[in-house]
Amino acid sequence: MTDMESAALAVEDLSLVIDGAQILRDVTFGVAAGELVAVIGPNGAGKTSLLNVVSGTMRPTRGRVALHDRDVTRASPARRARLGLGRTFQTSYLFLGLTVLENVRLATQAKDQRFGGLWRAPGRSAAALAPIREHLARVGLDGARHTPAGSLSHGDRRKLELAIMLASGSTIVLLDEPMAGVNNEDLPSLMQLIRDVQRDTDATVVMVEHHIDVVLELAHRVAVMHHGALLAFDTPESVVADATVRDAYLGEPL
Ligand SMILES: Nc1ncnc2c1ncn2[C@@H]1O[C@H](COP(=O)(O)OP(=O)(O)OP(=O)(O)O)[C@@H](O)[C@H]1O
Repeated sequence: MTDMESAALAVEDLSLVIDGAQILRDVTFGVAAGELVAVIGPNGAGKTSLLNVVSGTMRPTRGRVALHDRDVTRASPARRARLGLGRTFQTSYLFLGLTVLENVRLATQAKDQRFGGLWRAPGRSAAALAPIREHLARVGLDGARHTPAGSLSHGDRRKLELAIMLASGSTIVLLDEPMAGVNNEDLPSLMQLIRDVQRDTDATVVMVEHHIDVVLELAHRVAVMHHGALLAFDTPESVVADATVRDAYLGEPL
């Protein structure tokens, strides 16, 4: 178990109650720097709500969120982003009418502003574009840089979102169902890409994912949510062998 004080991301006794409904109950875990943790659980288990509380779009009723032992429970999403927290959503947030390159350029511009740079028109010189093209090459999309994001396949949109994460300088990354809507044939390459990017950048990743085979393949540890509570937090092998976890999925094989 990660020492909470040395965790890149820690949540402690996190509870969320909305209109009397207990959405999260006493969730506690720590994610080490450079670790990839997958969050799984049946529909409505509280996975997205957990990401909302961690990213700051929802305030917990009780408990604490810390990034590198800095308490951010009351911090705005923007402040968390300045501390290196990035997030993707279940539904893509790309600008579909803009090209692949422009989508990443906007993200780097937003980062410059976050870090206090004066507003300026985003550079179009080769030098300004070089780091952006590097991020695009990293995810295999440099050749498609002039393609409108709306013309990309779901798999390539997810890759573009990863490039945006890289360009935004996020070191702690929350991915909400990165494989959602992706064709079966594109799954392996996207999975490989997430693994490579995570390894190469040593990013800390928390990923909500329904594809159990992806989870078992990629995750260092798996957090299992059920009715808002954390049922298990362990290696993929231990989680699969856990009878309580299997029961939570109503006997369906994991
Ligand atoms: N803003 C809200 N107001 C009221 N109830 C909410 C709100 N947000 C989430 N819920 C409820 O909290 C529960 C958990 O929802 P959440 O979306 O976090 O689950 P999930 O595990 O991500 O589900 P899925 O796998 O279907 O995406 C659900 O019962 C949902 O209806």
